[in-house]
Amino acid sequence: MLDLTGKKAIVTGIANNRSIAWGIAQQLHKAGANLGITYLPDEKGKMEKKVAELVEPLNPSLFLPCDVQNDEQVKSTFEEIQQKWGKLDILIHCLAFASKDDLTGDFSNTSRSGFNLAMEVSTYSLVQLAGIAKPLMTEGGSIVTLSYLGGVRAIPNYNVMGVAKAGLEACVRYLAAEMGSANIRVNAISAGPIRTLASSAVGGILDMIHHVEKVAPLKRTVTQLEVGNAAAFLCSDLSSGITGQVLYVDAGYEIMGM
Ligand SMILES: NC(=O)c1ccc[n+]([C@@H]2O[C@H](COP(=O)([O-])OP(=O)(O)OC[C@H]3O[C@@H](n4cnc5c(N)ncnc54)[C@H](O)[C@@H]3O)[C@@H](O)[C@H]2O)c1
Repeated sequence: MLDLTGKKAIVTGIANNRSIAWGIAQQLHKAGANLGITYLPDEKGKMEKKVAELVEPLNPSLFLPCDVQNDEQVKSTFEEIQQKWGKLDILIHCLAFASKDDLTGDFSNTSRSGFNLAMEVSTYSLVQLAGIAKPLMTEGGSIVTLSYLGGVRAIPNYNVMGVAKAGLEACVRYLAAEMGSANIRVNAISAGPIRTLASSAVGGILDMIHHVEKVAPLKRTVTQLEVGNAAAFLCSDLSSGITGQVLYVDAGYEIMGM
């Protein structure tokens, strides 16, 4: 049985009720996990308020700011996790960012700064958060990140984010190889396209979704909760033999040739 009772889980990347991280948080909560939620703070505190209201029904025991571009903040957030919880079992890395200009048109137009920004926020942040979470995972643990097919295939407009996801999937393998001896498993879910704040920045996202609805074996796209179910599985003992993998949760689209 899938049971996360007593597990302490940090979920990053909730921006609103469309966020994939929101689907994951709900399913981890349903499976009994004790949640800590992090959010990306803004100057006016709007995001903090919005995310706090959304997650309230899940009763998180920690609610902390975590901008992965701010090393000091990441450090103090994980110090607080250490102080309040003493250990960590689950880390959900569910965040990415690239400039909208770099998610449309010719890939060869990507600027150095745009390339670096996408890699820093979307790829390096997994290494950063896994590294700081590792000493807290004293009883083993599970780290799950979110990828997309654009990391292994050339998908129109996905451009620099495809390169970031290719890097992310490689990071999953290197982190899994390093952390396995501490019984920390690291896996990625490659989700099919879902309408969210982040995906709305990708040129032609609605066409991508309609294409998947036509071509995928299940003739539909997936929901945030379906991704959440897969994440709960990857965080549970039911997946104890699985690490370093990319699990496709995409209604089967990835297997199709045409
Ligand atoms: N929506 C899709 O079609 C799809 C498909 C496959 C994979 N993914 C991946 O799923 C993950 C979640 O995206 P989503 O689609 O749910 O969109 P979303 O906009 O709801 O979530 C993206 C999150 O990243 C956070 N973020 C951005 N910059 C940050 C920073 N500097 N520090 C901390 N957090 C930061 C945002 O606050 C937001 O919560 C991303 O990695 C995305 O690439 C999305």
